[in-house]
Amino acid sequence: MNNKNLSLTQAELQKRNAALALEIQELKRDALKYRGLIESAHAIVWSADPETFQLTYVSKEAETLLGYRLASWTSETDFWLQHIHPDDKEWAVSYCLAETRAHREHKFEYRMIAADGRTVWLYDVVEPIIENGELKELVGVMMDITERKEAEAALQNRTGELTLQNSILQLINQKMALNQVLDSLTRQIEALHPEMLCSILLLDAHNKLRHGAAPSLPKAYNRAIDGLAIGIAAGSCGTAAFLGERVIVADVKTHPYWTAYREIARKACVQSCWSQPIKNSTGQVLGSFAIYHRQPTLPTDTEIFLIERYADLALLAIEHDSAEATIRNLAYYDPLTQLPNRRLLIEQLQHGLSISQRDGKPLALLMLDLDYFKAVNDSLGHLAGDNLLQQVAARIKARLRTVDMVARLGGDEFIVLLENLAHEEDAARVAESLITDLEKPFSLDQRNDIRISVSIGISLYPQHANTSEQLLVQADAALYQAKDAGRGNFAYYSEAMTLAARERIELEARLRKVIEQQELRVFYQAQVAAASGRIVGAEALVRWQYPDGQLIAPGHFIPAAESSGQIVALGEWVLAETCRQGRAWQDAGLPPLTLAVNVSPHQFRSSDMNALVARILKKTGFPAKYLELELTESGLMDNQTKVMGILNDLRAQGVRLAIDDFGTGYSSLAYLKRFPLDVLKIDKSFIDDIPHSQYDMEITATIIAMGRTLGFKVLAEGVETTAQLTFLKTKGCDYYQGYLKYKPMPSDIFAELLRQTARPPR
Ligand SMILES: Nc1nc2c(ncn2[C@@H]2O[C@@H]3COP(=O)(O)O[C@H]4[C@@H](O)[C@H](n5cnc6c(=O)[nH]c(N)nc65)O[C@@H]4COP(=O)(O)O[C@H]3[C@H]2O)c(=O)[nH]1
Repeated sequence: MNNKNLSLTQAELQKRNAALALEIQELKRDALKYRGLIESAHAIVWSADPETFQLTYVSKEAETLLGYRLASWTSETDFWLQHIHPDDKEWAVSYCLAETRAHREHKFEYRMIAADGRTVWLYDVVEPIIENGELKELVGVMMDITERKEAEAALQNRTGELTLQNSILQLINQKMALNQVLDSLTRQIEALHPEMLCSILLLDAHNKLRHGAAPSLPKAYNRAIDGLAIGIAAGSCGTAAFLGERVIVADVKTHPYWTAYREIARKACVQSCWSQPIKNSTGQVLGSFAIYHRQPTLPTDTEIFLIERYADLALLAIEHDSAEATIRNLAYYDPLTQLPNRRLLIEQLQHGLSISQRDGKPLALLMLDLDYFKAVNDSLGHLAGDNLLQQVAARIKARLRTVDMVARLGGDEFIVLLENLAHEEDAARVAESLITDLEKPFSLDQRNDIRISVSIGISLYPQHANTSEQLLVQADAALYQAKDAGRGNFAYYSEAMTLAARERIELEARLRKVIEQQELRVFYQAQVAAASGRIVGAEALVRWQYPDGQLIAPGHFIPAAESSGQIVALGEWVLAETCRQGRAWQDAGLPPLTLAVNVSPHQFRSSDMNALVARILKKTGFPAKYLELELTESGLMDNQTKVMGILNDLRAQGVRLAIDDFGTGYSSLAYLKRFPLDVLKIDKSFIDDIPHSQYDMEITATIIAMGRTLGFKVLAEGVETTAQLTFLKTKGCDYYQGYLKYKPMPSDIFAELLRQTARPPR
């Protein structure tokens, strides 16, 4: 290159430098302009290291938006990472990393925690700066979108609230049970607001709060609150229901309303409770709606608004339910007595008939008609008449079991439905006691001597009718028969049954006095050793001696004593009398012998046999080893573990135990082996047809062989012929009892027999 060219180039250079200087000046002006723009924008402009995300620059808006000093953003290590909301951190970082590595521009929304603890939603647009294919820097802009996000959430909540409201209204419309509606309401609220635990309590007629729904509170807490009496300082709900005003307790640990409930709240891990009374349009409190939190918390205005709305929804469900109940009540109950009406009776009767059919147990319909009711109505007026009907209803109800139903058909006509009867004559027993109860005076209009009586007609399923209509017709017909027989009476639809029931009731009434009137006797039937023919014991058999001297066999009164429960007293008397007699015979020098006493299953179950026997033995001085208790198979089969305990206790006293009527019941070798028995008594029915029935002979021989193998003595009952005795002897039977040798006899005659045949005991 020559000099000319060089100087040209220099001139050119100078020119270019001047132009460059101008350009730089221009650029500086631009930079200042842009920086001004950046700094004044309502967004955070930033740049950062693409590997570490360490910020290298942030615009001034950062300080305004999040409250941290501007310098902290760039000087503190990992500032951005440190201040992302913990729930967003993981996904935000990995998303940003992946996009950056792919050299892609990306945009995302996440939350940062501001210096004052607020949550700030940001929209971040990130641009990777690439030079020569290499990632140099990240630049971006963050915009505050908190307001938009809150508006979105509110919209979402409003939609949720509307859905909730609709679903509850639907459940109410579908006549869903109240507890299910309330349960659904609380669960849906909790789904919308996961931080809340809801509870609904219902106020009962005694001003106590009852559990309604609280699916997320611990069961123990709900149990402790159930039945809470309302009042001041009865927790938030008890107080709110008492005052009829909302009660907000931000911290149950310190609030005076919670002093008595702090411990249960602590155990349930709840710390705040806001409670809104559920009130109807007249201001009556029906319950409370409460929101619990696990931390001490005060409600926002929105939350207060929500609590009121939710309490209103609960109110709607409760009122709807009680309206339904009123309708049900009007349709099925008699408004005067609150007893079921004809409609409910027929429904229940039909249901009862199907159960009776299935279980094979009789069902009885009692139709009651008050005698002289019209006279009371006419003379004392309708109000007094109504009052009388209410008292009659209460007396009938008080007499019945809870499973029985009493209905009012109208006027002075009532129906009692007895299901699942053990015996058909039980209906007469109930009728008789209703007649007695209703004959007692009533007080009306300050007069306490109003007397009426009642007549009762009884029809039975399946004996008299198969359908509810027929049963009602037959009970009505029976009622007329009862009235014909004189008021204050009952009658079955069939006359024979009425007679039998009346006899039975009369018998029971007389039985009640039999002990006190000293009409019981004990007869003794000798028990004989088969091989030697010696008397070794006697069975005590009760007799009822009427005042005219007539003797009644136990078969005529033991069943009535059993079903009326009097067997317990009767059995106790026989046991005491037998032991007294046994001791007296021993004192008189007669040879001691075993006395066997029958124990009915009912007596065995309902009295403390062991204590009773001990008491009687002690009182009479009769040695235990001479007492034998005869138990029936059925008595032993019930509740075998308990029976085993009783038998062992009796055995421990030294008493002997026999199983009566062996072979007639459900005998099982397993229990025979386990029970501590001494004697097997073969039932008379097996002996009767010996030697004609091969089958009975085989059974008898088998029982004898089995008894001996198991180590029991075997006694045959009802031996009437020598052929029977011969057979028993050849088979090795130990003892027998029967008319062949001795019938049951009064004690004095039996004592005489003993004197004559005096021999040592077995
Ligand atoms: N035809 C005939 N009969 C014979 C013969 N040998 C004995 N008998 C009768 O058979 C019954 C035997 O008593 P059981 O099986 O315990 O049967 C007894 C027992 O189950 C019950 N019983 C009697 N006394 C009492 C008692 O004090 N308490 C309880 N719970 N039940 C008793 O009444 C049932 C009947 O007692 P009884 O009428 O005294 O009838 C007695 C007795 O008189 C015979 O060779 N031929």
